[in-house]
Amino acid sequence: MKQAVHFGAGNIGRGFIGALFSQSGYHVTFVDIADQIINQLNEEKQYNVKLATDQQETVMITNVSGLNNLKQENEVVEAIKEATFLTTAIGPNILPRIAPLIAKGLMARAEASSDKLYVIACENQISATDLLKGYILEHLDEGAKEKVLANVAFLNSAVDRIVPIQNNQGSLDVLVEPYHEWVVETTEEIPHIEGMKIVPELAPFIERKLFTVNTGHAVIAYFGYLANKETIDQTLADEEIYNQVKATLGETGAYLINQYNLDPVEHQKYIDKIISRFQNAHLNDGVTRVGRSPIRKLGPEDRLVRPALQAQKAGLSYTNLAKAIAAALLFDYKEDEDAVKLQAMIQEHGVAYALQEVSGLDESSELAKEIIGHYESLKK
Ligand SMILES: NC(=O)c1ccc[n+]([C@@H]2O[C@H](COP(=O)([O-])OP(=O)(O)OC[C@H]3O[C@@H](n4cnc5c(N)ncnc54)[C@H](O)[C@@H]3O)[C@@H](O)[C@H]2O)c1
Ligand SMILES: O=P(O)(O)OC[C@@H](O)[C@@H](O)[C@H](O)[C@H](O)CO
Repeated sequence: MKQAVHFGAGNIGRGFIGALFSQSGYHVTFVDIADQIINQLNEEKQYNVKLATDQQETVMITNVSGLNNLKQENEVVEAIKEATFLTTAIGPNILPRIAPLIAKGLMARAEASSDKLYVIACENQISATDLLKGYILEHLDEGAKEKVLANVAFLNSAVDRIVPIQNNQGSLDVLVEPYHEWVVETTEEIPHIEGMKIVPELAPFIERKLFTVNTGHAVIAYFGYLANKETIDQTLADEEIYNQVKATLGETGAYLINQYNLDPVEHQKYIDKIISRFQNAHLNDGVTRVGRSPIRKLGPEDRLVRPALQAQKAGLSYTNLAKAIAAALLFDYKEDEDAVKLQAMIQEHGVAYALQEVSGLDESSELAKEIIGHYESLKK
């Protein structure tokens, strides 16, 4: 049986990427540090993906097992030796931590076989696979790099499916939205995986996804949090926030249409579709999940700052994006490590310092001034 190794047996791992491999006839070895999930995968060898619809259709996912990367290094290396695909959905900040073990696996594989391996990071981050490749190569000497690179293709991708935090302690089943899109960049022929779309140039796809789905999501999460809302769909029912989301997606939309020559009518349809996905009450998706890791989300290449800077560069409006960045700076959720760190930074050094440190924005820039203005009014 064909083999896939997937790092991160969490929501998107089990609910999307691992499920597609299984449905394409692969055995999926999930690699994670969560013992409970790993043990359960090995005992039950299957789980259900449930669609968040009135009917709650269910798909059974079989041919799955698990390994703990902290406790079963050798087994992970063996699994990588046998795999055709190696994917991750683990969070961009975790990629450097799994890179040494992947490097070991790739080295052992290069010694044992010349079969091709496809490595794809499925994270909400532009060029996540390139980043992972960089981290992996740091752990290989020159000779090893050459051997490994001869038979490994590193492919960037964009992954879209809303998978909330699961409310079913003790079960491997995953509730997911019906919509999904997985776009992988390559000009090579690669083995067919159900639901994987191949494109020669990823930039328009990942930017369109990140600056529509994830920008819109972030706006809802940060304004929803400030308005004491629990979930994304509840927040969108608030007319003022709904209008704020539409206005912000109007700004990212103008940038995307301009940058990638998109058809404005088609792009508006894409925005409307995404807003309807956010309104899915079956998902019960919390504003604190969607707003998680605000330092990452406020990064210069991420869903808020990058489109604002790009819109500014193109002479387009970015005032609603600036407002959303201000709202993100006020996300003081105590259970989020990043949020706690960001609030401590703002408390100690001020918001201008945090914008420089986290988003790379100079205090004297027009964007920083506008964000600080919105921050002061939202704080009141
Ligand atoms: N959930 C979604 O709607 C969604 C959609 C598209 C993309 N994504 C992206 O997918 C990635 C994962 O998101 P998620 O929602 O599935 O998160 P998650 O928290 O549900 O899953 C992450 C998994 O990684 C594991 N993990 C953490 N540190 C690890 C380590 N050092 N070694 C091995 N495993 C480790 C965790 O135990 C967890 O099972 C993120 O980059 C996210 O942006 C998520
Ligand atoms: O996963 P994050 O933290 O980058 O972003 C939170 C959500 O916006 C995200 O998980 C979406 O649900 C997902 O990207 C939809 O495809």
